[in-house]
Amino acid sequence: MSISVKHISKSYKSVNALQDISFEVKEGELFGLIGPDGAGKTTLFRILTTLLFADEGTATVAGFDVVADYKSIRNSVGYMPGKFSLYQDLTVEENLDFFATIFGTTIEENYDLIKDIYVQIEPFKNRRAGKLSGGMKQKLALSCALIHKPKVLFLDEPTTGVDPVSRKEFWDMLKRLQQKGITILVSTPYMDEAALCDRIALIQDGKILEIDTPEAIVKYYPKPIYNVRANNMYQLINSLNAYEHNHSVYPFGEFVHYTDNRTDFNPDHLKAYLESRNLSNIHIEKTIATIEDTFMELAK
Ligand SMILES: Nc1ncnc2c1ncn2[C@@H]1O[C@H](COP(=O)(O)OP(=O)(O)OP(=O)(O)O)[C@@H](O)[C@H]1O
Repeated sequence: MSISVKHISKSYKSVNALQDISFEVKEGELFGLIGPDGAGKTTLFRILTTLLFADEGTATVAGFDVVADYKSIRNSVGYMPGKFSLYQDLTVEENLDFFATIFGTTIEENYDLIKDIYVQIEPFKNRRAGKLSGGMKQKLALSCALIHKPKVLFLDEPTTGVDPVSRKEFWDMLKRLQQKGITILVSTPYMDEAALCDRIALIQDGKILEIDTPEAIVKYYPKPIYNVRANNMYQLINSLNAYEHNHSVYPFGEFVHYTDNRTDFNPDHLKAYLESRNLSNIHIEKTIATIEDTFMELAK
């Protein structure tokens, strides 16, 4: 196992940030921690990268214990924190050089690993990090996290605040790094990115709701789910919420995702009800549950 977490708990005074968390990440796996703000993702990353002590439980990374072998872990892992980790007043090249130096290596020595990523920002190597765009900062931060050839890479919300094209490029890069044998633990609040991981843990309020492959996670969804659309979205949501048979109602893009608490649900009855509430252009069709649907259901 590349990462092994056993019964980890951590509180900040009255806040239980992590409650009895256990999971394992295999070598070479791309594992996602999926959860909203405040779920406890950053706290877990800080424990696994030896920056914070857990109150209870044990964890190993690359075979090293996070408390007893903290020095070995620091040499074996790369960490890209959610908050900007670069020195704003240093240039692109100076930042990279700095991180290489503190790990006792050079840019040249490990250039192969970062080449794909670094070539994209190399034209700006004399620009101060503080003056880079969000996507470029992210590429530089990733290059810095990789410069000492880590076995395990921790990425805390690497794509938050990054445009969709750069997000896609970033995930392509992660797949290439994975092919080079690096184990990756990545957190994200974006459910579409969850589908790109080998396995995911859904996490909320410091607890793991479920762990599985993205394909398997959606099978936990317990009910038939429907896309519902009408002429007035706001009124549609209010009407569905007022419907006595609803099990769940929430907006999903241009639709509302609806589930019913009856086993013999007939969409025609729902349509008639919505018409009685003065809605028109009503479409109701069965759809497939997504990771987001499953998360919402498990989080209930
Ligand atoms: N130093 C701290 N002191 C007190 N409470 C904290 C501290 N750090 C985190 N928390 C609380 O612990 C909980 C988990 O926070 P954490 O930052 O680990 O979550 P997260 O999933 O990374 O969310 P975010 O993306 O918002 O950082 C939250 O309720 C947060 O307010």
